[in-house]
Amino acid sequence: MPETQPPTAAAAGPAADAGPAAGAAPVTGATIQLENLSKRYHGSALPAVDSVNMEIGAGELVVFVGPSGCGKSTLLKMINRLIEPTSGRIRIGGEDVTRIDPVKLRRKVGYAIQASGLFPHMTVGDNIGLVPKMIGWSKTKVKDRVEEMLDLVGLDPKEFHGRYPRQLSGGQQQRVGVARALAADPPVLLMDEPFGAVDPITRDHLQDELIRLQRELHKTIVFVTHDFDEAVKLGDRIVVLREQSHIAQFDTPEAILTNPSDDFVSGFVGAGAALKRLNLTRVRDVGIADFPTVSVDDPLQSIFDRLRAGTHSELLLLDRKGRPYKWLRRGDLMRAKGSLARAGTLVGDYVTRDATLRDALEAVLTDSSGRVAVTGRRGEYIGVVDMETLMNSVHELLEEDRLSAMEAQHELEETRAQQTHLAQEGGAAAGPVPENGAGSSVAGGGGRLEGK
Ligand SMILES: Nc1ncnc2c1ncn2[C@@H]1O[C@H](COP(=O)(O)OP(=O)(O)OP(=O)(O)O)[C@@H](O)[C@H]1O
Repeated sequence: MPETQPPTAAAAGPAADAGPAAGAAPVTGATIQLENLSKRYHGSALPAVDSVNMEIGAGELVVFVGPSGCGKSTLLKMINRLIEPTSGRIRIGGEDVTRIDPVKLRRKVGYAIQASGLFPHMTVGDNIGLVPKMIGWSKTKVKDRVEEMLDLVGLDPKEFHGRYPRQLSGGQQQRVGVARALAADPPVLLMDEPFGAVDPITRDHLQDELIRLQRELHKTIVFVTHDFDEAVKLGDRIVVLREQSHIAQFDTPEAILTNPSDDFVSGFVGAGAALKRLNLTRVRDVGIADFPTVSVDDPLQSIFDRLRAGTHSELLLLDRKGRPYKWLRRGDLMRAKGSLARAGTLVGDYVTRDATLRDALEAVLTDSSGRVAVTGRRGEYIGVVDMETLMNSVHELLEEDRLSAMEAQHELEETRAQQTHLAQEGGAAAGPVPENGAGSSVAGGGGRLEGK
């Protein structure tokens, strides 16, 4: 049985679909299929998870969200059989793993949890190398892998290899937790609120790191969170769960934001869908404008002449490495008295092309200039994004969402009409059409049609 498989049309979620990551790296994940999966805890009247059917495509990042106690963790832990199902079936990469040796199963499935779950008495290196060592890799191979993994999660192997978990910050511990989960190169990674215990800024960085990692690795990732914003930011698709893990909606973040299947999902999405939409778009996707720049090496007189020439009332001063340094206005230079040291306003904030529009908007709102500088990998100036561009982009995005929701609605109505017609003619093949996206049976991909 192959551990990995290429993306298929049926399995392909948005990660394996078109988009910036397409073609960038091979999909190394495997499909996950849950069939009538249930869990009733001993002594409980009702099952915690009630007959879930779900298919997650190879290379997809799917997020489970839902209210406390709805069974998210139970459902997740049944995938690697940390919790044994009461009934139903789990397939990974097509293989029925419901009854195989759970230890063997866990080699296919990495697992990262809140507060990292590292063994405190073991060094970072030993923690990461644990599973590869257990499955019989040679010492050299384990050592190389540990270094590779530390590098992958942005920690210097020389510095961190020999440290103990207590000598790391919360964010660094989480990174090591992810490195450990990926060490044996499993096709599937389960993440149970992995960033729940860190502060919001570190959390934001860890989320960005996960997006970058997934762009490189294309694993199949199932991620549990309480936080809908986190789900929107990370998920190729989101599963909104209600009590007993009944699936309220399984769809792309865009579709859930713009076309929630019912009041339960709308309540979960909450207010501010337009703002949440900003989390889904990156600065690279909007128009990055040119801005007139000058360098600290330019003679003061030439800078002055450019400002006086009048086409621009403002210039961006770059430092010797080409990084944004100061915004210069005409009046600033008048008061500069022969030195740039006293002139202009320091550039307070900047964003990269991978930043979300929400980050860009925040930066624009906090900068009195009404724009934000966009920088490259080494902090070098690329361009600027201003308030007007952001507002226009958001309007366009919302309009596109509205149109695709209308299209989906139209298709749904046509399918219904066709089926009614077939049923009236006694067409035996006509099956029922769902009323909305609710119900616990959802296969890969087709969620859009199930919107309201
Ligand atoms: N070991 C157990 N024995 C009995 N009942 C349990 C056990 N573990 C969980 N439950 C119950 O099963 C239900 C689902 O729990 P689970 O932890 O999966 O939910 P959750 O959605 O992950 O919750 P949270 O978001 O609060 O972590 C809850 O009602 C919980 O009380």
